[in-house]
Amino acid sequence: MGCSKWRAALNIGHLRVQSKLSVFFTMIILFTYLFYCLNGYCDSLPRPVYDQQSNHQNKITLNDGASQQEKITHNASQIFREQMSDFSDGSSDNISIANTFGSKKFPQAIIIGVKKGGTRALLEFLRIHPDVRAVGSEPHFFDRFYDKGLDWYR
Ligand SMILES: Nc1ncnc2c1ncn2[C@@H]1O[C@H](COP(=O)(O)OS(=O)(=O)O)[C@@H](OP(=O)(O)O)[C@H]1O
Repeated sequence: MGCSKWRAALNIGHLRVQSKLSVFFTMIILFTYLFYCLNGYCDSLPRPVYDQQSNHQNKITLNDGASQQEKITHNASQIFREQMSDFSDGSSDNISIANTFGSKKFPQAIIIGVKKGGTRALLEFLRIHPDVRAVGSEPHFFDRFYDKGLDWYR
């Protein structure tokens, strides 16, 4: 009887020491992380790419179902025809519009997919690359906002 009481007391003491140790180590990790962040070592956010000479990559995801496919294909080919003609006559700089924080260009790549087709995952993987600049939310130009025109799209 006495022996089991001692054993229980030892177990409880052991658990208390363990929980104190885990709190201690968690605090050490947190303080180390804060220290490094305050010193600027945690600069893991993707750097903004506003360099007009670099290859910006934009993205549109079209995923409102197969019924929109014809319209989407038609509109996408129209955009690309326009863009390719801009490139072919050597005046691709003309498609840039200066504004207060950089230049706006047509996308060089478009992700098209049905709903739940995994387009978001593909975008996020592409976005990891430092030379890829992608829009934050899906613009839905071809299926929802086509009437707003190319200036809006750009
Ligand atoms: N590689 C791979 N393999 C299998 N499944 C995958 C993959 N990548 C994304 N997914 C699944 O795709 C679903 C999200 O697709 P979308 O990004 O197109 O969604 S959305 O329509 O834009 O909301 C979403 O499914 P649910 O989790 O059922 O919503 C993801 O889990």
